[in-house]
Amino acid sequence: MTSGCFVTLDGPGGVGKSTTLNAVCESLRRAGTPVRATTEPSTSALGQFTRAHADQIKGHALACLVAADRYEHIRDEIRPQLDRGNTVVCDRYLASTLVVQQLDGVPEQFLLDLNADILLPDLAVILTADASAIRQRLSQRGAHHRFERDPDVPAREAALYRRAERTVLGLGVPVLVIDTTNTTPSATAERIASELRALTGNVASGPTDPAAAP
Ligand SMILES: Nc1ncnc2c1ncn2[C@@H]1O[C@H](COP(=O)(O)OP(=O)(O)O)[C@@H](O)[C@H]1O
Ligand SMILES: Cc1cn([C@H]2C[C@H](O)[C@@H](COP(=O)(O)OP(=O)(O)O)O2)c(=O)[nH]c1=O
Repeated sequence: MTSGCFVTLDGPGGVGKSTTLNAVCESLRRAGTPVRATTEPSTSALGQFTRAHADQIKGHALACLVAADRYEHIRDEIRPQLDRGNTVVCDRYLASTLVVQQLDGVPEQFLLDLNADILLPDLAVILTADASAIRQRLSQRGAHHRFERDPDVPAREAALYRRAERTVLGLGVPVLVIDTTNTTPSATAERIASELRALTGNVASGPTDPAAAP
């Protein structure tokens, strides 16, 4: 059985990652691709602890927690799903670490060292949007954590995502940056699905895993 494709979705808080992830999964399923949606921090005990305490635990300590959750997530969920032939789409991954943890004062090299043995994605998608669009989407949805409540974050976050794009590319990962300011989630999803088809040739006709049916 051919291994599935590993796709990650990153971008500023409120840009539309979760919404787009749902649209991507729908689009891939419609095309017959078995797909699993997942997220970081993960739904494991460690992931739930990380999410619950990310407002209180800061800097290097949060970076280590997020990385520990990632290694478990890869071992327990991502790799097994890929091995079953499922495409895995993950809401937040390495680029988020490079941005969020640097916002929190952790040097990039420390983050790269901490993540040196992770599974790299087949495609890393970074969603962007104009500052005003992000502000509007965030206020529509409501802030979820301290990084989304700090008014100084959006400008620094945007610059750090531009840097993360180069860093992830430097690791040999194909990076697709999509400006979502004037697009719908389904149009963004179609771009991602079509990039995946271009990368893999036949992602839409991968092996069928009944457990991954919608
Ligand atoms: N083009 C778009 N793409 C994705 N989300 C959008 C778009 N336009 C508006 N939104 C809205 O932005 C809000 C934030 O989306 P969400 O997926 O929760 O963001 P994130 O997961 O990046 O924090 C949601 O209310 C969503 O409906
Ligand atoms: C994936 C990831 C998350 N986090 C933190 C940021 C947030 O405090 C928390 C959850 O992020 P987020 O996905 O933005 O939450 P939500 O899905 O509720 O919008 O995890 C990191 O610090 N680094 C990371 O690499």
